[in-house]
Amino acid sequence: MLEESAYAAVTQGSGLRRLAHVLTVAGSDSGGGAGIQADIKACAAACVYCSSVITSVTAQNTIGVQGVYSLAENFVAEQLRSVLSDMQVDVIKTGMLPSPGMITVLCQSIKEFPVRAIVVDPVMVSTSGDVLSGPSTLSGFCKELLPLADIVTPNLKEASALLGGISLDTVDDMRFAAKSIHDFGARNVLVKGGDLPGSSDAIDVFFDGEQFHELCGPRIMTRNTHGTGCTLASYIAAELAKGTPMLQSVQAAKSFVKSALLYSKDLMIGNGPQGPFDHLFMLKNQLNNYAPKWTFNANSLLLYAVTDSRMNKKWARSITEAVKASIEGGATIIQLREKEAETSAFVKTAVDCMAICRSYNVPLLINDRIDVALACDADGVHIGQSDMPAELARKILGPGKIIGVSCKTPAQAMKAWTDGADYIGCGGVFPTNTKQSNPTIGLKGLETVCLASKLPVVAIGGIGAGNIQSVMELGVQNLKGVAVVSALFDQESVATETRRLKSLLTVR
Ligand SMILES: Nc1ncnc2c1ncn2[C@@H]1O[C@H](COP(=O)(O)OP(=O)(O)O)[C@@H](O)[C@H]1O
Ligand SMILES: Cc1ncc(COP(=O)(O)O)c(N)n1
Ligand SMILES: [Mg+2]
Repeated sequence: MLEESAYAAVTQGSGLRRLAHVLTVAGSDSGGGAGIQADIKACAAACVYCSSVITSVTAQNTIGVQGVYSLAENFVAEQLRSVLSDMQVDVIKTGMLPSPGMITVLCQSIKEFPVRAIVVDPVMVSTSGDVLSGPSTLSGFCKELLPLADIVTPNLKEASALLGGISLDTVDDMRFAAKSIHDFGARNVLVKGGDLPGSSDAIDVFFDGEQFHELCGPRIMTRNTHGTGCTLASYIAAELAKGTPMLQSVQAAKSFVKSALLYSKDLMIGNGPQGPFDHLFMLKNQLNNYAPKWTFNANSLLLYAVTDSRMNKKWARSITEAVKASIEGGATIIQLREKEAETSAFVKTAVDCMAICRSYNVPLLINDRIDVALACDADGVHIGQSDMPAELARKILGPGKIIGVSCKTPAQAMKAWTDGADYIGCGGVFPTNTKQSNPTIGLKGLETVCLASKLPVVAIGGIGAGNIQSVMELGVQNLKGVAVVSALFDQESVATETRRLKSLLTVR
């Protein structure tokens, strides 16, 4: 063994590297869906090292909790000392803490070995309704642990218990709870709404002491939600350990849980009502393992250029020339729409356009063809109602790609949201030569869909210099831009026309 000082020198001089490190202090779930097991998998999915101090061992499966065997407090203290005295822990995440003494032991260790952040998931009752940490721990949570917490993540039942049993039935109630729990001393509070009655979305309320943020995602219809709370808190801890700011960490965690649930929707592990989900779905999506893009920037929809090979042929320019000119004129996203091209030619064009778009940092989407998008590693796809269903496209492409769906009606917009799309294209707004048999929905129809859509919207269909402002003047908050074909590409100078439209969009 090297002596301590020699070891320090080796680590400094040899280029050895360290991994961001989360310590989870939680209970074991024999079924592997929640607790320590979920925490380790969530950290692994976030590429963060996870050490574990076990507080309690549960006999648990998809039916419920059959037994709980809590460890002696002094042995929990010994585990804490082993890890914290030796390893450089960035963030401590807590789960099941079955007794007041366990909370005291933990708080003492935190004071003795300070870390960068503390994430407290105040686990009290399992999703199956079994008690994991009784009312005797409430005072310890409120008085000892929450004042040390950088964030606390109660679900509705836990928030209610922390506040003396008040009823929490609405998002307004959740805001009230977040504010009240903040008063116990936690720096940030996330009240999770996975169990909010009658809500078609999964809405969480985040409060940082000054501002509220409602984090809203589609509610995935699945039995496999066992361990969502543990996973969310661990993923937040992992992001914090990597140095991600608090709100962004929470958003990344929420997005991760949504993707994991979507992927695991139809998994069947165990026969009970509460199934686990697959944290490591990314491994099955090898192609998308690199540089996952968890959040799509809706502002890139502002001036959305859709190519058309017939028009480019007519004006004797290649698709790559047209794409380059439109980007130089100010297009903010490109969609390659090659309805007639042979696959080999389409792939070649797509690869060339990808190189151009990457060099300008403008996203490139492929119309309809998931295979071509994969082949050229495009940023995503745009699909119509009769193309590959968005839910399947998401399964194939993984969480890192952008998916847009054409929608004419509020029902289609709602389906796009639950299927995991990132934006919708809405139209045709005005009549157009590009799609002659396509019925138009007018500005009124566009407004109706925007108001019903939870996703950002880009308007399409017959939009050009003469009417672009009437579209944006609708002033609906989620209408983020316009998609144009002829107004850019059926023109002598693509760059000039793009610049003209861009100036009309930005002078508002
Ligand atoms: N069916 C679902 N679809 C999408 N997100 C969900 C679903 N159920 C829970 N979530 C999300 O998972 C996280 C954990 O929430 P929740 O299930 O309320 O906590 P807990 O597991 O502690 O009861 C939250 O971000 C919540 O919005
Ligand atoms: C050991 C242990 N810890 C925590 C939970 C909470 O599970 P959920 O994340 O579904 O609320 C659990 N069921 N078992
Ligand atoms: Mg849950």
